[in-house]
Amino acid sequence: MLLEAREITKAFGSFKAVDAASVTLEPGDILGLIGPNGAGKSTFFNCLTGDLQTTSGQVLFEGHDITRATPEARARLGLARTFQVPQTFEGMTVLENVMIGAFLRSSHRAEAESKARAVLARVGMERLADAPARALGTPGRKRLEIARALATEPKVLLLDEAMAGLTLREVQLAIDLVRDIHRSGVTLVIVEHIMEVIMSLASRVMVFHQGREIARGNPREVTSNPAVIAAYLGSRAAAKVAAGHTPIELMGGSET
Ligand SMILES: Nc1ncnc2c1ncn2[C@@H]1O[C@H](COP(=O)(O)OP(=O)(O)OP(=O)(O)O)[C@@H](O)[C@H]1O
Repeated sequence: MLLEAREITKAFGSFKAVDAASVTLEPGDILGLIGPNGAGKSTFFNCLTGDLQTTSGQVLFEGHDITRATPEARARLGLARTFQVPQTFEGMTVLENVMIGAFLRSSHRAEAESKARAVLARVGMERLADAPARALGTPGRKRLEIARALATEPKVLLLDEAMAGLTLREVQLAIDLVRDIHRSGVTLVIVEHIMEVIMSLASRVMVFHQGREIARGNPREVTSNPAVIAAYLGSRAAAKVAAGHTPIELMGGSET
């Protein structure tokens, strides 16, 4: 097992944003975390990455307890993440941004640069290497964020809404990129609102509602689960499903 969360609870004051959530991640998985706004996905995700300290529960990576480990220590073990709002270093070039990731494993500048260039080629951004990062639009920044994470040579990559704000065509290109990353041997956890992304990528899905896990299974199973439909859309949606609309349509995606 690569990553395991055991009974994670995260409270803000007396409010439990995540309440006793557990999950296991096996090598080769693409785990999707879904749920309506405010369900606790990002909080759970941030407990896995170390950006938030858990109130209780344990996080294990390859059997080691990393519950109190910093995000940097987790990255060194092979756990990388992207941020929903790209953390771009505006004053640097695209290449230099990716080198920040590469420096995790390489102390020599030339080596970090050559790794960063290889990653840029892999994500199709080699021609932008010397462009200032501030010149990139949303798709470029999202891709740069993935490139910087890849440069740390992760075993597990956690993507936080990596496709938000992209056009349909850009989403398709990003899905292709994630497939390619997965084929190269990286295990993935994705938080994503765009249902098409979950339907086309996730091998397993965990559904949150009000801080708790309400369903898990493959994408088809969870999106036809009445509890999931009700959590997303309220009970009126159940009537629409009964009237012939597909659950995925109602959750904001089209059938694939
Ligand atoms: N730092 C914080 N302090 C207090 N409450 C918080 C904090 N962070 C999150 N919350 C609350 O915890 C709950 C879960 O938030 P979280 O961001 O994890 O949900 P989410 O499922 O990721 O939602 P979204 O899809 O809108 O990003 C929400 O009610 C949110 O307001």
